[in-house]
Amino acid sequence: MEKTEKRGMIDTWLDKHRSLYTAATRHDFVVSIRDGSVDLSSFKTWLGQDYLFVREFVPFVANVLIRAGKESGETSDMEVVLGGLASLNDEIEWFKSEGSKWGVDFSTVVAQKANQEYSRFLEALMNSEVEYSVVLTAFWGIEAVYQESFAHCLGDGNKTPAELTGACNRWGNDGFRQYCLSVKNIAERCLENASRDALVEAEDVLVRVLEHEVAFWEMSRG
Ligand SMILES: Cc1ncc(CO)c(N)n1
Repeated sequence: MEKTEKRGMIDTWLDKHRSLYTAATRHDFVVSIRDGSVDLSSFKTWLGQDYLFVREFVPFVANVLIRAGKESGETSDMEVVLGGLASLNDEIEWFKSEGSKWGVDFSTVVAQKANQEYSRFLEALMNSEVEYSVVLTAFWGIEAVYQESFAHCLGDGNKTPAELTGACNRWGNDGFRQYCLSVKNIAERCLENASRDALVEAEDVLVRVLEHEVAFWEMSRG
């Protein structure tokens, strides 16, 4: 077997920041969904905050889409991002129906500090001075944390409550996993041609995404 299989920058960075990555993808809240001990008020808090987050995430992804059309090397890149944007459209509808199922009125939910800070971080990444490879690294991280977290809740031996499997399936399904891999491949390709400065910035941005994700899960503690 060929032993020179190329590992990309992202895998290298994940190894380097493994404990932070684990903190983001195996948070107590996620583990409690998987083992069935989840506190439903925590789930409702997360639901309301994540609905607000997704509304801020849409313009960020739209910005990635515009840049994919201009700056990506391959025409299929734009289609991958467009697929992500399309699934956000479904996601917003899903949040609304979950909101009524759980009695969470989104019109009265106020973004908490961690959520506001995450939004501000996304806004800063939309600045055209931020290199596309850096933006894509962040985009991958944001999606991958949810994919890994919720796939964990569906893994062998899970005791995830039936009423929460919808949420877990949304991000834990195999289609979403494939989509994350596609985004990762695009990011890796762009990182191969990135400057040394851009690589330093991309690693930093990935770390900050992971920190924001941990802080986001922490809000569910109430
Ligand atoms: C906080 C957060 N991160 C990522 C996603 C999507 O991947 C989401 N819906 N919310």
